[in-house]
Amino acid sequence: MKFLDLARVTIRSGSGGNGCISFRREKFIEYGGPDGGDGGDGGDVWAEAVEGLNTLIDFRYQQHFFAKNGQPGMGRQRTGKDGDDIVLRVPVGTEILDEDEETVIADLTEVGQRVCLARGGNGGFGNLHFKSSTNQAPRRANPGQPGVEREIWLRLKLIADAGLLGLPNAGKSTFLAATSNARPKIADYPFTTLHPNLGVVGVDGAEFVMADIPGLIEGAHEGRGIGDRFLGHVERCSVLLHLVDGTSEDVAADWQTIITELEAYGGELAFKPRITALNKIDALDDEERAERIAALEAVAGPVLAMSGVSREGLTEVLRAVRAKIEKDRKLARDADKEDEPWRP
Ligand SMILES: Nc1nc2c(ncn2[C@@H]2O[C@H](COP(=O)(O)OP(=O)(O)OP(=O)(O)O)[C@@H](O)[C@H]2O)c(=O)[nH]1
Ligand SMILES: [Mg+2]
Repeated sequence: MKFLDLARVTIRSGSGGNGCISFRREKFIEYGGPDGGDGGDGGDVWAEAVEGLNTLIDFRYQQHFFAKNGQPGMGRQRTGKDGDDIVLRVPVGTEILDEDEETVIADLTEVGQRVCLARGGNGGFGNLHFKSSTNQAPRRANPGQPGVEREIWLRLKLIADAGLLGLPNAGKSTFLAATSNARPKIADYPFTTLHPNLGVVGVDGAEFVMADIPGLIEGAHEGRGIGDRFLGHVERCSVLLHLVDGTSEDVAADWQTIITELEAYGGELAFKPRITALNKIDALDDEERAERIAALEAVAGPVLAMSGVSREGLTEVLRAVRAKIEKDRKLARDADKEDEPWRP
């Protein structure tokens, strides 16, 4: 499936139908009170987060979403039909931004969550509505209110529990393939991964979602390599798993490159719980392993050692990731509880 995480769309809600001016008549002769019905309401435009979508690619092919207008009111007290609403179906994790690409209108983080982006105009009142004791035959009706047209941006920030970080070729996709149902492309050249992949990982009977993103290089925040725009997809993770290629000559410098980019990206990312793992240990002898682990621990603190190819150490890494996810989920649950009113 093709990937797109930013899309601009134009939406328009329907106008309300006009109210009707009409009088009871028989054989073309008006003989009584007013019977003009109200106009129907214009359709709304909604966005709803749905299951099973991981991309905004559909919005590359359709960028205009116009709801139907309400129909005008009619004689014999008939109300015009309301215009149908339309719903933009978006992946969970989609932020909806105003035209300025900054103001967040809504953040749809759960399946089924929906938001109205443009209300349809109200239908106008027909002359029946204006009948009163002093005016039994009003020649008056309201026009329908116009709909609203606006430009919005959709920005997808995938929702995963854990996010992989590392230089190109660190072995992120190999790790995701070895531990989950995902089948990302793997190759021995940098920037094999061009967009995020999600995989469902199982360990000790628990499951979580892990995101693999393109590798970062020095200067990614200035747009070098593929840049750092995919970091948005790991912003909501509970934990980051930073893989360092153990076959590199300078693991400490490699680690620092990623940390510098995280800090440059800003926000909470650099402060998120993080696990550091020395990868590709299958390619190292015992002496090299000890030396690389020591070099990495000197800058990064405690480090796990693993290999996505020989699978050595994978379970320990997954358990560490799972523990951090559960801690984060518990914190979130406790925070929710605090919001609830106190009950004896
Ligand atoms: N020896 C060894 N090689 C590995 C291991 N993991 C990955 N590799 C190799 O390293 C190369 C890069 O692996 P990928 O999984 O594509 O790396 P990546 O981090 O996803 O790279 P990008 O998508 O380019 O950022 C491939 O040739 C893999 O076969 C490992 O544990 N041991
Ligand atoms: Mg990759």
